[in-house]
Amino acid sequence: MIIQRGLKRNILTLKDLKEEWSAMEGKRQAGIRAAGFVTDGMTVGLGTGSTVYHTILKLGEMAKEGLKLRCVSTSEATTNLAESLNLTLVPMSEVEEIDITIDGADEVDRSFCGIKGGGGALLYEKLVADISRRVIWVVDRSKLVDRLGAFPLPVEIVPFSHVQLMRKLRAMGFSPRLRMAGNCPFLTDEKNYIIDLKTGFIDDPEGLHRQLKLMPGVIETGLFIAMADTVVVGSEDGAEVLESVK
Ligand SMILES: O=C(CO)[C@H](O)[C@H](O)COP(=O)(O)O
Repeated sequence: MIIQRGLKRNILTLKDLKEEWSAMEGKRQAGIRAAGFVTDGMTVGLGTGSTVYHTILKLGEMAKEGLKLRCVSTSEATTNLAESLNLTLVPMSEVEEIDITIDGADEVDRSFCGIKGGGGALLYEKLVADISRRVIWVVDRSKLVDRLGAFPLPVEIVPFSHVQLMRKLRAMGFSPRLRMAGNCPFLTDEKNYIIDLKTGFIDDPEGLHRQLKLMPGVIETGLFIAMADTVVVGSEDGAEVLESVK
């Protein structure tokens, strides 16, 4: 079977198919396992993406069976999913603290630093994680890395100055790409733009985060440092729970 996959690499091999299936099953295993950390009466932060999707489905089932939850959503997509499952959603403005937030990640290193924002929800995800007593990331094995940086780093920016920011980031050697949705720039739920940066391996995630945040027009970066307490890693064989040694 030949499936077109873009210009650079346009033939899907059997190995690719197996890897994709394995990642999908890993996401499912991790997502479902993480729902087991949620107990009755909790306020739960719901992340965004195809892995936490499985957690949300599971929470929907648990709520149907009687589990009482208040959920805070990190994106419009997650809100739609949660509503379709009759999960109780509360606005961020009504929440002081969240008991547990479950979210996906694009890359996670050994010290639980991560890159997030592949789905474009990094700003709300970071704000929700920031007020969470426990943050759990759900990932398949392919997301675990020795060093962050193979995944392009998403940076949320003010649309007004995107041309100037692109120029500056290009001069800094990051090969920036304005994220597109068809012919238009991709808009976040806050109606901002995202620029994806090729950083190469990141030796100092905190330093890079600070450097970017100091640039006028940068709202948030996809570098999540010391935020995750637990990482649930899924594979075809099940899910493993890794705890941070903070
Ligand atoms: O940060 C995110 C969205 O902004 C996602 O959590 C991240 O992209 C992982 O997504 P997926 O679980 O679909 O691989």
